Amino acid sequence: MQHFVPISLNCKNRICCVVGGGRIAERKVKGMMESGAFITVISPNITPDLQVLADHKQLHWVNRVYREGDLQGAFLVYAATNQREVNYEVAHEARQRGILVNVADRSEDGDFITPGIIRRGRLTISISTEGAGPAVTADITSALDTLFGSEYEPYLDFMHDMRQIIKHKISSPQQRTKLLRRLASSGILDQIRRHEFMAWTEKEIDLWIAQNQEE
Ligand SMILES: C[C@@]1(CC(=O)O)c2cc3[nH]c(cc4nc(cc5[nH]c(cc(n2)[C@H]1CCC(=O)O)[C@@](C)(CC(=O)O)[C@@H]5CCC(=O)O)C(CC(=O)O)=C4CCC(=O)O)c(CCC(=O)O)c3CC(=O)O
Ligand SMILES: NC(=O)C1=CN([C@@H]2O[C@H](COP(=O)(O)OP(=O)(O)OC[C@H]3O[C@@H](n4cnc5c(N)ncnc54)[C@H](O)[C@@H]3O)[C@@H](O)[C@H]2O)C=CC1
Repeated sequence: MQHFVPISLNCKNRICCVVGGGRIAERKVKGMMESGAFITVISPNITPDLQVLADHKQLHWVNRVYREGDLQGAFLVYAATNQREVNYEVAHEARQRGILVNVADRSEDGDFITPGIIRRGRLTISISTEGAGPAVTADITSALDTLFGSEYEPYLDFMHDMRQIIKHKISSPQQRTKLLRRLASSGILDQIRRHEFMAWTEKEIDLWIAQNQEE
């Protein structure tokens, strides 16, 4: 069995096109919302939510049907119209230009697929069945959505800050690994859940490092 390559794409300042303006196009656009991409939607009509985003200049709406040549300069494209032939033409142009393409109605014609996704601040959980069962992906996504609560956002902010400090203060990679593993299993997450967690002062951080380094 061949697998898909698990990646997360940096689309900052890249042109990302969506051809089509329906429910599926809207879902793909929303997935790109905080990526820093320049989003272009090509479609003679768009959903009310996409209209709001266009009004707020969060995306550029090309108000007409797709024409060959529209993909020039794009980094990636979603072929998300309800017309089989149009999605085919978009995929064809993308292939010729070396642009990554997602095909909404025939995933096997495209280069990448969209996973189910859960975000909690710095945490991203991505779920994929490699197209075998998008409905299963949706079910698993909603199960994990309840399992991983909002506490992960402050938890990972704390972990991030501590990691920077530990990297700065501790020169031995072995010591750093030991400290960071210990920190991850030290019950901070539970404290946050119980609303008992108080941000550590610099003194407390130094004390924790000293205590956990010795052993
Ligand atoms: C391959 C992939 C390509 C891609 O879209 O990138 C793809 C393809 C197709 N989906 C279809 C149908 C459905 N898709 C959903 C839902 C989602 N589909 C998503 C991703 C993907 N869908 C990629 C694979 C992901 C994986 O790895 O599993 C999610 C996860 C993310 C997102 O879309 O943002 C999102 C859940 C979001 C959430 O709720 O968390 C539902 C369920 C529902 O709507 O309730 C149905 C109906 C049930 C069914 O058909 O199974 C069809 C048939 C269309 C037709 O019949 O015409 C195709 C075309 C084909 O099979 O080729
Ligand atoms: N990948 C996925 O997760 C799923 C994909 N699909 C497939 O996605 C496709 C789109 O579905 P919906 O968004 O629900 O359809 P929709 O009917 O809501 O929207 C279709 C959009 O395509 C636009 N369009 C049609 N011809 C066009 C052209 N020549 N140029 C530019 N835009 C054009 C229409 O104006 C409309 O905005 C369908 O083929 C459907 O089978 C459906 C369910 C899930």
